[in-house]
Amino acid sequence: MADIAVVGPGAIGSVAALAAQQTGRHSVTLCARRDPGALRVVDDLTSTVTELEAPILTSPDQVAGPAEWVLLAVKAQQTDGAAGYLDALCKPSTTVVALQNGVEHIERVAPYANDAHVLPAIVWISAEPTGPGEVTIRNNISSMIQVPAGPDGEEFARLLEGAPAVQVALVSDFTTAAWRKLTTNAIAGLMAAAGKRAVVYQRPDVRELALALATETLAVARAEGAALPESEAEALVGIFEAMAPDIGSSILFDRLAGRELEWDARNGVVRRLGRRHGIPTPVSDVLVPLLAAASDG
Ligand SMILES: NC(=O)C1=CN([C@@H]2O[C@H](COP(=O)(O)OP(=O)(O)OC[C@H]3O[C@@H](n4cnc5c(N)ncnc54)[C@H](OP(=O)(O)O)[C@@H]3O)[C@@H](O)[C@H]2O)C=CC1
Ligand SMILES: CC(C)(CO)C(=O)C(=O)O
Repeated sequence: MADIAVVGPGAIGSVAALAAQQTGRHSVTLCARRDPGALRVVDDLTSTVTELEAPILTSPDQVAGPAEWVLLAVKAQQTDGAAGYLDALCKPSTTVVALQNGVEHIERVAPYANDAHVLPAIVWISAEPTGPGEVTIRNNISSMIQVPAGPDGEEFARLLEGAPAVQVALVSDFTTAAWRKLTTNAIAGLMAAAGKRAVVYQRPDVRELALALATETLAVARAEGAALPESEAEALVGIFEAMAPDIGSSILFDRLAGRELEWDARNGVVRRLGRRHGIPTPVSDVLVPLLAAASDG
């Protein structure tokens, strides 16, 4: 039995809370910034609907004390907004699992975590907000969370062991795994730019653009120490080409809803780190300002 606080019970936070609930072993609290009322998770394969049973807090003032586990699932750019919750929930023995896209989890989260352990996580879950208080798991990928092999990762795997909603996998080369996922997220930035779901990758011109974007992202990845050959670009673009045309991405959902975009953690980072290494990133040089401008509201 562990105390788990889920900070940011949106798409991924709800699936993480569902997994914790499914184990039947833990005490779960949801930490939101507004009261979403009841929350439920729908599985699009089985049409199973599960209500989340955990209590929902709406302010850090309501936190009773530090938690053993914090599952942080706010968007990257919302991390500083969650500082109050992190301060109330974290002490040095807490583990904060950063369930966020990007490759900068520790730099982003550690400043708010009161010396807690920060476990970066790569989230391979396709979860879409499908109505007030409702999140649907799209089973176009099998739901997996990758964490670095080591004691914290092993404990996290034990925490969610047996939960059908999520499988936790330990990876020995986390840098490579994180950049592989980041490359898919960079490609998904094209959905947000076009305002269209995966159908957009059926266009030959967008496919070509996606390939160029993946290729420059992988060049930056290699400079950052990832073992990702240029040939991986075809395979990663292929994931999007093979998707059902109605599959989206979290950055597209925000774009369609007129919300701020997670552009810096997913696309801006390619341009920023490319510049640091002297690697040209011509596609990102155009895409990033457009996403940033769309994010301005
Ligand atoms: N959705 C997906 O399929 C995937 C997402 N990811 C990554 O997971 C992370 C989370 O994304 P996702 O779940 O889609 O995002 P959502 O926008 O669905 O969820 C974020 C949640 O955090 C809440 N929130 C924001 N600020 C605060 C705060 N200060 N205190 C408490 N709660 C707060 C939001 O509240 P409000 O409702 O008020 O905005 C929302 O409920 C991102 O890094 C994303 O890239 C990774 C893989 C797949
Ligand atoms: C589901 C996936 C992999 C698509 O890019 C994702 O990470 C997201 O939506 O943020």
